[in-house]
Amino acid sequence: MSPTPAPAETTPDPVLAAERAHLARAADCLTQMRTAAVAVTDAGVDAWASERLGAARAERLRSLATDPGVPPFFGRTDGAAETFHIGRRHVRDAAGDPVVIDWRAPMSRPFYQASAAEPQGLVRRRRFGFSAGELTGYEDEVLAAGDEPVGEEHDSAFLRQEIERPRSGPMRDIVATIQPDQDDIVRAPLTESICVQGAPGTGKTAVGLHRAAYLLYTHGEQLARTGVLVVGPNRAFLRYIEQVLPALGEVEVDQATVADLTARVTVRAEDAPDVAVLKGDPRLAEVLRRALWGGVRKPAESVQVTLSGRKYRIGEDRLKRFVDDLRRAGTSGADEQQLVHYAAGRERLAMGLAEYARRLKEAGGGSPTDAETRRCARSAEVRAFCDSVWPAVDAAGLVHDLLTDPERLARAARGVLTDEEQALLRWPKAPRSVRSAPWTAADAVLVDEVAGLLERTPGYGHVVVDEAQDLSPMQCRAIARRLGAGSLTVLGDLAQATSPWSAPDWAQTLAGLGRPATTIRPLTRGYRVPGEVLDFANRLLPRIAPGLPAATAARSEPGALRLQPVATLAGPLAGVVTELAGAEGSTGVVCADADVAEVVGMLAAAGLELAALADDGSAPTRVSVVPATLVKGLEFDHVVVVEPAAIVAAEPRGLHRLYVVLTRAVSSMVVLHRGDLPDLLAQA
Ligand SMILES: Nc1ncnc2c1ncn2[C@@H]1O[C@H](COP(=O)(O)OP(=O)(O)OP(=O)(O)O)[C@@H](O)[C@H]1O
Repeated sequence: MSPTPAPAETTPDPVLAAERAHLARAADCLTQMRTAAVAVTDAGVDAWASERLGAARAERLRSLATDPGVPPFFGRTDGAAETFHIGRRHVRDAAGDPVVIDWRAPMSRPFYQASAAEPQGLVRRRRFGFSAGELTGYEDEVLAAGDEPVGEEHDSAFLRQEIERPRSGPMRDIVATIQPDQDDIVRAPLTESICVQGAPGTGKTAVGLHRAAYLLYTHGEQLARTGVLVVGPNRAFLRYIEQVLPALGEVEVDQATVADLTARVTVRAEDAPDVAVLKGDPRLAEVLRRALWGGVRKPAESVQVTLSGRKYRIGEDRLKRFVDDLRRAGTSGADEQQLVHYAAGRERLAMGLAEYARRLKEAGGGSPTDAETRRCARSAEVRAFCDSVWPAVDAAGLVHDLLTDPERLARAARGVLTDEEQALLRWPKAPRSVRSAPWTAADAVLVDEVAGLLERTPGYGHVVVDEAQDLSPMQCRAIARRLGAGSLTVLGDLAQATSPWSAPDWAQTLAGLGRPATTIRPLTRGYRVPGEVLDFANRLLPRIAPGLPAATAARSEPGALRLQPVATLAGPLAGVVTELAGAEGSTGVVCADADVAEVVGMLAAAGLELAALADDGSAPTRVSVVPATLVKGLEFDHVVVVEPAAIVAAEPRGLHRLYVVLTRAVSSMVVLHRGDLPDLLAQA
């Protein structure tokens, strides 16, 4: 199906003219809505209400902001009686009547789901083409018999244009072309946790972000209170996706890496792989739990406390009962919501003593006030007692002690970790202080685990976790703590699992995330990579993920794949990149991490303008040299893969890494190799 182009000015197409008039009207209405939002005064009844009103107004203004490149609508549905234009947000006229329907509203659903086989009440679906905000064409699909013949099912020309569009800059939304299987996931109910197992380029990231936008629209009030969090693998990735939700009018979503979430200590060191694996092991949660609660001691003598000038003695047995009851409430199986956290337990213990003294005083005819009782709980005697049996704990300090003191670690790890494992965990040299310790990313997760035992971590109403196949069990727990009673969208691909704790199925990750019963939904139609390139990458699947179905490509692009054996690298590499730098779109030169400097040097020597992509959130340039470990989740129009064998050799799950690298190209991929290709790729 080809879109109807804009006709010559001399023969105006009445359909196009009418749609352009509707577009102009929608733009006017949006301007009026913005003016009305500006006019709302910020005056509330008090300072707090004013601030909330101001924030709500600012939010509304931001969501109404018009980008001249983003037209108010992109599609239209014609039912037997009603016609709706579908856009990124709701637009109404001065009388309050709808001019454009938000893509997330229930009325918009048939736009994404209707087919000739199941027209869902539609007789026609219309998609619009735009160029720089100008409506330039439209494409009609007749879905139910009327005057026109019903069309055959095939991909929309606009979908094809959209997936072939040159990529430059950050990821864009896909609202105009969400496909039915993707739409099912986007619109799943808030209460349902979902795990999307999707092959490369099937739109997992896009679907997860659109689901967040859909849930915020549908459950705005609830989620405004609890919030939505998107967790991504690194800053380069977050930078790539950060514009999608604001473009959909959702500016209040937190986007973070696990490192951001657990940044309670300054990370300044890296673990050896075997140590990182051990620190990511869920048994560490038990070790930390024991280390913390093992610090609670049995009271060894009675205590004298003072309440409004009189002294009361509390016997040892009663003190033991107080401590035992509280410890049980903090450690034994109670549901997380009812669990008494360690720091709260300490406060309750102090209050328990004061309340007991109050009862003694009341029994003697006194009537102490609440303020006097609280003062008693804060008194030096009560504090000293708490310090001796229920000491205040600092999360980083506790992990520091475990990693430096073999006896302390042995006490907490007995029967859980072997002696060798305990030795592996210990810092070779005791650091001078907690602050200056050589903390690693995995240590930060351990510190966060302890912090979560000390105090309840506030939970979001919905969390989207991308590239979830790479999370360690301890990282999963860090995310689960931030989920509270909310639901999850887990996105990932087991074939792209490159971390040492990667599991062959989703069970471990979903259990770690606290939602073992999450439904797994597959996506297998790839929108990024041309068939010729995808088939090449899929040759690795039987070895790296034997159980997974291969992705199918939405399009074929003859000539998209070029395998180029070379004797020396510098000349051919510079030649290929020079040729691609002249083509439209972005180019990513991907190599083993250790080779980045050499590749940058070769290209710079040839006078090419480029930058190496780093994990600091810096934006990719038109030509980027990308370390293989950073390319996950990203895409480029043209990809040059340098020495696949070196990428494989660089790490234990190198073949999985190579699969990630081979599935990043939108238009073309050149593979340059001095040595042999890995055997599975070398087959004819
Ligand atoms: N329905 C769609 N319409 C247009 N483009 C789409 C659609 N679905 C996905 N895409 C595009 O395909 C590309 C891949 O999408 P995305 O990055 O979300 O895939 P992914 O499954 O997360 O990939 P990977 O696992 O390889 O990182 C993106 O450019 C995205 O915009």
